[in-house]
Amino acid sequence: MTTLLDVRGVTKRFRGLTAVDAVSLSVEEGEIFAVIGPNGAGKTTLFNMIAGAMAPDAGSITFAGERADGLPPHELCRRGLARTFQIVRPFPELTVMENATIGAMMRAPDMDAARVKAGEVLRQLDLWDRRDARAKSLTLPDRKRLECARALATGPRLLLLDEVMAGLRPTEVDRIVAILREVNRSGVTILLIEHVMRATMALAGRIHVLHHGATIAEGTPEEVTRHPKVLESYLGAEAL
Ligand SMILES: Nc1ncnc2c1ncn2[C@@H]1O[C@H](COP(=O)(O)OP(=O)(O)OP(=O)(O)O)[C@@H](O)[C@H]1O
Repeated sequence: MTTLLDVRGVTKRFRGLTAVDAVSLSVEEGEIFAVIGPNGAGKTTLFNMIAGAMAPDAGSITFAGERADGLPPHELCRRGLARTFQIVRPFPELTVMENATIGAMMRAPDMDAARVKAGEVLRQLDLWDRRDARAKSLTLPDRKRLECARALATGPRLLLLDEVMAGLRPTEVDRIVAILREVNRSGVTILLIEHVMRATMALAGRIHVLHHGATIAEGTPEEVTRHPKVLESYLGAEAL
């Protein structure tokens, strides 16, 4: 297997607080990899560094064999790394199709190609029937899938998903899990951070667990759910 993303000893401090403390992980091409941890564990901060929203204070990030830490999000997107946001933020007045087309324009050679790509991802994300609806009129599950569609429309090799299941009902979670499996099968590597354990267990081949900014475990879903430190850090917070 080829390593697509390599994070080595990455650290981020906010004044006195070490939000991410010398974290290392590798995501292999083709896998679904999850980062979990209780509130405040440092997941979003780690994600922000991988996605170029902030630079690490120490350590390195390599994407597709090239040094990537400190690069701006648009440059990472050009290289094939796209993300969704925890707070869903499509352009509210634009239609679903227009929102997806804007994502596609990041890498498509012209408008026609962007529209074709947008149509493709809307079908993939089960949003084709809603293509003429304004984004602001969508339900939360539809908006979550539009957020995925916008990121996917950029044609990424690595898709970073930031809590796309949050606030969804179990049937909607199952729907998005099935869609993401298909997206992965079509050749997109996925790195997700998620609180919805059922979905994480169902989707991820490997899980990396953070607690107070540091790694406490990594392994298959079965391995991490049996790990004593994971059980301890989640006690009282969330049943695995
Ligand atoms: N911009 C910032 N300035 C100061 N402190 C921050 C900043 N961003 C995050 N933190 C702190 O860093 C720590 C890690 O936060 P982070 O949001 O990365 O955790 P998380 O695991 O994503 O949490 P959640 O599951 O609640 O989203 C927290 O203590 C948080 O308060």
